Amino acid sequence: MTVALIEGRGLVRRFSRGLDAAEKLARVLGANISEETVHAVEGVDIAIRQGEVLGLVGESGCGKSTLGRLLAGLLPLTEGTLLWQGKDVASLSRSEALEMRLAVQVIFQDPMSSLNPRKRVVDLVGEAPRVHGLVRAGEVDDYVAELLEKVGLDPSYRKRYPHQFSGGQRQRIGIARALAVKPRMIVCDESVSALDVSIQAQVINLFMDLREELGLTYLFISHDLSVVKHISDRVAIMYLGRVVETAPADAFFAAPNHPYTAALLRELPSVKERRRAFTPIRGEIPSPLNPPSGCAFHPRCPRIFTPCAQARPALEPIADGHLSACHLNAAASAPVTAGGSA
Ligand SMILES: Nc1ncnc2c1ncn2[C@@H]1O[C@H](COP(=O)(O)OP(=O)(O)OP(=O)(O)O)[C@@H](O)[C@H]1O
Repeated sequence: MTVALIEGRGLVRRFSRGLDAAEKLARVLGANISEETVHAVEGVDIAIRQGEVLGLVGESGCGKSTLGRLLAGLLPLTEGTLLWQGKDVASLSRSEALEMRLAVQVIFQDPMSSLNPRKRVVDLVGEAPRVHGLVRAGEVDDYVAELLEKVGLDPSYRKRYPHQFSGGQRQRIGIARALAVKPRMIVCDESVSALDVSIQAQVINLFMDLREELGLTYLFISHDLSVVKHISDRVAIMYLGRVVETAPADAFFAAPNHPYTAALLRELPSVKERRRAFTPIRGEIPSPLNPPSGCAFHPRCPRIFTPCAQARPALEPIADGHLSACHLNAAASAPVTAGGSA
């Protein structure tokens, strides 16, 4: 079996939600209020092979970005183990850890928005490779020009400032910036969500061309299944901090298993079904401050039955490479007893 490029075992990330001013005052006045824990990622196992595109999908707040940041080493783990090419990241030497940090780059929704608006593109893109010795100071200008060309921008744009670009162009500069440190994997965190549909398609095509050319691996995070549908080799669905289903993309779209996945897919508009009524998933997303007992999806699940509120279903294989965390699978495979079906 080939070793995954990156693997997380039992990943957990919790945040403590501090008290707001009113709550602090209430506590001073004697109210029994303590800081609460946000269960952002709770026991996720995930492995991504070299060259693979894994689409990670789920509703807002389910923990996708937190998981992406954990994998990129941008956030420390609360619990669990992260392996880079089979080696525990906690045991990497300083230079290996830096190598990994550069090898896994994250591209956010608008990567340029957090950058110094007074710096020109040549500095924004060229700084990291120069600092890390990937390119000599005298070669930065040519290096950035080449990168801009690679991402479909005119090399002369390197003299410009961030505010002089459109959303799609800014995203391309963000991609050039990530590529500048020669990554092996890119975490795309809602990287195309803010773009118009036609620009989205162009940027997705660029990601896929770069995958071919550079052998890149992607974790493609999106709240929108239609975005990941055409580019993912495999899809993982998150719900309230956990992966509830993962499968090769073909199997996933042909035969989704988890009721949450089925509900997400029903929301997917398709050309044929444009006239069909929109069916949002019923109910509110529960708070990660206080996740429901048992299966976290049970309060919204149309197929709820006895065990769902009591026991958390494990993520179990249901077909080759296809795993799902739903009690219905165990019920369906339970032996039929003399008294009727189990
Ligand atoms: N630094 C933090 N401090 C406290 N809570 C946090 C922090 N970062 C994330 N969270 C909380 O963790 C949960 C998961 O957030 P996360 O951003 O990972 O979800 P997401 O699926 O990426 O959502 P979105 O698509 O809206 O970004 C949310 O409840 C969020 O408010």
